[in-house]
Amino acid sequence: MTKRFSFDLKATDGKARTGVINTPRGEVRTPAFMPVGTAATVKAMMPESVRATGADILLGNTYHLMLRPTAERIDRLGGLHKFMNWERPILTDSGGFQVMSLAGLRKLTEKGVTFKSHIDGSKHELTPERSIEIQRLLGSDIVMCFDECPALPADRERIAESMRLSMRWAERSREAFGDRPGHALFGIMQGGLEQDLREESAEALRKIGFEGYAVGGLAVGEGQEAMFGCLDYAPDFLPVDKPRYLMGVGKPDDIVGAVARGIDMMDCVLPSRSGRTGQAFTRHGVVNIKNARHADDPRPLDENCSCPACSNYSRAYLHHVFRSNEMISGMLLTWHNLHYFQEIMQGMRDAIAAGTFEAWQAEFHAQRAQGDI
Ligand SMILES: Nc1cc(N)c2c(=O)[nH][nH]c(=O)c2c1
Repeated sequence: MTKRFSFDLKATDGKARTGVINTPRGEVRTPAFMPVGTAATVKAMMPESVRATGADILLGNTYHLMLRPTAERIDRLGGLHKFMNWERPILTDSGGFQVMSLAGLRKLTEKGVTFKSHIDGSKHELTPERSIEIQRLLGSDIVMCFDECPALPADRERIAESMRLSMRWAERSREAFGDRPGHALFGIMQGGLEQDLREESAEALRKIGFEGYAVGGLAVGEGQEAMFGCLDYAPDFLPVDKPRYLMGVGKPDDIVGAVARGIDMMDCVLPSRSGRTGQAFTRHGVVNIKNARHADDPRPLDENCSCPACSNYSRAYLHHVFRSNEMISGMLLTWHNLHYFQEIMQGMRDAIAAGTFEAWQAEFHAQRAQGDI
């Protein structure tokens, strides 16, 4: 097992890439999808079940963990990997994005952000230095710079101002991170949908130098067309030999389109959150299992899926346990969704390696009916 952090680019097909991120806690096959383990758990899943879906790496949320049970307590208990019984790689976000979307009474200054906890109203401060310290205490393998993601819609001046603040915070994050062999710090590109600001941000990050680079500021309500429009150029501004991480994405077709444009890593709550609400993603489209028409359906969600939900249960059963609000409902559908997302990633990795990504994409889209099935 390597003691270093490195990225091996194995093959490309058009702009799509496949490779391996090597970390002391194991390899991450790319393109990779990261299930979100918000409060030290991927909701409704045991860690070994998450691994069984094919996940190589999880995402932990700094904002939630700093508030409860606190990074210091997790550190005292041996770090996040031991705490949540997941010994493979963990990427943690910086907390900045969730402060802006979840916390109350936020005050943003050059230093950082002060806010009130959404849990108990207690006052807190996040700065680049504090965010990096929290992520270190958690034992994160891939640490994210503390950044600011402007709420959309925003005018160009606001986007430029916010991006430049994030670049100053990226320098402070790099300084605070120090020298931690085997661990990585990723910079986050900002700049909204402005190509020149995106290029300016990428240049600023490259000058600082990071082990990986994220594309932030997307999946914030701009819509798929605008997101893809930005991804048609933004990844090209980033170093070719480092992992590229698109934050907060997305639906299956978002993920495929992002990989086709040169993205290597993604995370999203969608498969787990939707699983708990009865929305199943399948190769033929979305199944809303609570719909009455599934009440007598003996078929599996997806006859081609090998997950426990599709191997052992009918749509009728899944419909019943959701309608009865049974705990197994969210467990089974979360497992299915995460399994399906990982199946998409494995399909893309194989297709890119074989040089057949274009045909794979055509098949992926051809299989998908419109709407609920
Ligand atoms: N969609 C997004 C999800 C995220 N978790 C983030 C983030 O953590 N930082 N910066 C971002 O721009 C961002 C965008």
